[in-house]
Amino acid sequence: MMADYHQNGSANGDFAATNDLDHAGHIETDANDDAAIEQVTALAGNMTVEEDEAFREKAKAAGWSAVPSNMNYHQTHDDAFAEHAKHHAVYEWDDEYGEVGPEQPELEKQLFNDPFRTREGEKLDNLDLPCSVEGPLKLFHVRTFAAAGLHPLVLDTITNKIGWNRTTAIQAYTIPAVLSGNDVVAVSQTGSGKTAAYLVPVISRLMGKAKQVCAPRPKFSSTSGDVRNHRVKAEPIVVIVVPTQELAAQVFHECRRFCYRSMLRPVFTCGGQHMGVTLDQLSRGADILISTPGRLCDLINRPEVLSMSRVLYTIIDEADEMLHGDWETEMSKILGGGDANEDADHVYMMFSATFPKEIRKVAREYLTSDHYRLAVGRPGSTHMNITQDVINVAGYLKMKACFDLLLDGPKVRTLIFCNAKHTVDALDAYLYQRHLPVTAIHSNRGQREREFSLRAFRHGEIPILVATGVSARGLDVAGIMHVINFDLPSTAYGGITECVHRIGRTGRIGNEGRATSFYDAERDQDIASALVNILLEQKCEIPDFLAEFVPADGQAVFDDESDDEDDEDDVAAADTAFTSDAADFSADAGTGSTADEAPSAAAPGAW
Ligand SMILES: Nc1ncnc2c1ncn2[C@@H]1O[C@H](COP(=O)(O)OP(=O)(O)OP(=O)(O)O)[C@@H](O)[C@H]1O
Repeated sequence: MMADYHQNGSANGDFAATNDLDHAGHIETDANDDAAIEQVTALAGNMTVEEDEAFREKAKAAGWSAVPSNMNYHQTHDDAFAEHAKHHAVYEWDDEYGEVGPEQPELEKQLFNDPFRTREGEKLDNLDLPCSVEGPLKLFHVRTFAAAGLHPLVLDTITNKIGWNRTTAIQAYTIPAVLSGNDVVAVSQTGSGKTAAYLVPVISRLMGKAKQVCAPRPKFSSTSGDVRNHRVKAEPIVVIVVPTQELAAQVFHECRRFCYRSMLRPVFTCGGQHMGVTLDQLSRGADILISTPGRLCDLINRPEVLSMSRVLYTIIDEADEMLHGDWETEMSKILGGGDANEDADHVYMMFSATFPKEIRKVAREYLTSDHYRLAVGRPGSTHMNITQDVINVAGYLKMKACFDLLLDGPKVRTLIFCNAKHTVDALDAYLYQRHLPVTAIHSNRGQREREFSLRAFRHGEIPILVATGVSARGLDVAGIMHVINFDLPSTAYGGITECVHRIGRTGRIGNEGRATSFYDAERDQDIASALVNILLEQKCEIPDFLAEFVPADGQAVFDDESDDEDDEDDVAAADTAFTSDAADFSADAGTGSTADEAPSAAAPGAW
């Protein structure tokens, strides 16, 4: 159980009201000028030897340790086996087995025995929210991977080597949609398995066909000389675009597991990677290319290095972020520029946990009219496995509040989000000087430093990570039990959408977690109403200081669910063909979750 985070403030968690102040003066922790940065840094430093020793003892007494001893930072659960549906589709594999690679016991160990991977928690059923489906044909969902008509080797990898028991709601619908060969845009809660939802059907379709569909590999053997004399141009079959280098690496690792024995070669690249390394990787052949948008555009501009002419699947992960105005030039190039394969067999897919209405409109411009639109629960909702808490903290007291929260709360793997890079640095220094095991990550830090921090956090060696929101989109680290929003994202920088992604780093794939947000009444008013709606939706407690933002009838209000009327022409082709009963998934699941009970049941045709 989590501790009472309100204990250091007044009864309603008001840190501003506490008399126990270490530091005087108001500090704009998010201000951008040098004076503010200096102030924040001063707050983090200037400690006497005695104070330093006192903090060391305090951290130790509270149970924080940089080296995992008897503390279990990495929480896992026994696999929970869900009861399966009586009425779901069963598809059979009816394609050729094809030519596959040999078994490789050493590689198997490396791919499937990772002690740090996220394991399914006991509350996976809570992600079984109703799924709204719009598309050209009625879509029958699959409750097990065995029923999905996957290539036998992919099925063997999932069920016997990785050991997954069942599909999540988004996988249950996305797998048949992708196998049908249509474009797909899908949204479901954070940590609900969207990566596998697109990787599994795509790799299943390519399994056994590597030699038929992929570009030739370099003809290099140990006796034929230097590899540099045998370079090829990379001609990927699958291109996956993600916003950050951490996510590119993460998707790459997930991809490698599903590709086992496929003879497909996944490669990842990102802006932080040395171009020489990227070119070397590509020159060895790249069948599945995972990249950040800027780097991908650089490569598209070098036709001697990369050709997009063979691409059969273009997948945009975190699609709402990618289709955001900031990336417009890159995305229009990636989604149709260069020598892109413009044949009808080129499938486009987009995934995210949030999809604001205006971005959904942009997304449709890139998809064929007969695409599937899948939405599990309300697009942009959180889920009930995350307990959310908001504490009222004046800006100048946030560092102390954060330290107190960490000291008095449970000693679990904790991810702290700040809005600005300099705040990340200052908070990192402040907590480090108080002997808490902390590290930090943001885009101004070098690739090696970012990799080190993330690895140390992932392995539980350093259980507290401070980050900017951008660095952590999509991040899947096992056992994050607590997310702290040190700053709430202002509406100009993603607002509630950004908040949902941050909170979603905990409570993944059926595990439970806690999110605590610091609310500064002077600067967070713009997000207050949206925050209250999210809390109401998940039946979380509304603190007194947010009571004025609760709608009159006490019910959450969202105006983002349906598309504008003037959009109707655009989507008519898809809409008229088929719109499902949104309650299908949970009703069939036999798990006790019904559309009525589900907190964020999406109406049919929710978007
Ligand atoms: N059917 C499944 N059973 C058990 N674990 C699964 C299943 N599908 C995916 N996972 C695991 O669940 C974790 C979360 O998946 P993933 O990162 O794809 O979530 P996501 O929906 O993309 O989240 P986000 O929106 O935050 O990016 C991963 O570690 C993944 O390996």
